[in-house]
Amino acid sequence: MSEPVISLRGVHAQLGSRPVLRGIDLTAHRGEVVALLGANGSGKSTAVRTVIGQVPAGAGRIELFGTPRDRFRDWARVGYVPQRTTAAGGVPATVAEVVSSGRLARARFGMLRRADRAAVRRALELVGMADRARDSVSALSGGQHQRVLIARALAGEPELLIMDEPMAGVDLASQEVLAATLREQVAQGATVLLVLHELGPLEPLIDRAVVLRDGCVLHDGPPPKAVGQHAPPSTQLRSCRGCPHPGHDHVHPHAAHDAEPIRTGLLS
Ligand SMILES: Nc1ncnc2c1ncn2[C@@H]1O[C@H](COP(=O)(O)OP(=O)(O)OP(=O)(O)O)[C@@H](O)[C@H]1O
Repeated sequence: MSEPVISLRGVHAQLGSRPVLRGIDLTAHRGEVVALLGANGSGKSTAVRTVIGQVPAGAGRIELFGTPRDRFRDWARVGYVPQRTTAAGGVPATVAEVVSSGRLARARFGMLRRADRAAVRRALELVGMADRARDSVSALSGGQHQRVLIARALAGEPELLIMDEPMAGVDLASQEVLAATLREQVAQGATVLLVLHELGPLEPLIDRAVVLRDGCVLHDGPPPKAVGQHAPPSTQLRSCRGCPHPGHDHVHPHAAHDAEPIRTGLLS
């Protein structure tokens, strides 16, 4: 198999004095769609923020496209959609301006050329916001903000797309647009890491789910199909590196992709 696009091995991170990630392994191969699942506070956002360097890793190894993350400079290959914020962060800006900012890493000397402007237009079309390009982002609904943030990430034509809860607070129509957008990216070979609370309309796209609990990987394998049930008795149990809580059901099926889905009840 080709070199992983994302590789985390035994990664620890803390926020303030709080240990949040306790030795997680996470891999995404080229063209794979990996969902990062888990309850509130389990460390999902911290994990993706560690991948992109917003949170320093205290220990462990992180590689992006085969390069140690602290030596990785090719950020134009990565598109990141942060957890729900407003698109402008209070700054008056148009939809097109916000989306164009996602192209700057590819633009020479910060100047958008014709190809860059075309990429911005394509990104706006993909998320169904081309007709709002000149509008102020302050006039958008929550779902429309989210579409703009996704278009901003897509404008850079990333090979790796990392999205933190892209469906949170998004209306059904926008969810469907986002699912179609993602399908298109995946069809073009993009690798996607998604933080999700529920698989929802993205379920058919997801190749693998990594479930976190208390900063540990509890499951890495087929996406859980249902909630409220325990893993089957045949599931292989393995203690979690760096997270030795005897009371936790540390289930590490590491099952083959074609194995029976694990019913974990871990998504809430
Ligand atoms: N700045 C911070 N300082 C200290 N602790 C923090 C900080 N930010 C988050 N935490 C804590 O780190 C833990 C993991 O937070 P994180 O946002 O990664 O979880 P999450 O799984 O993404 O949760 P959610 O689903 O609610 O977004 C939580 O217990 C949270 O309270």
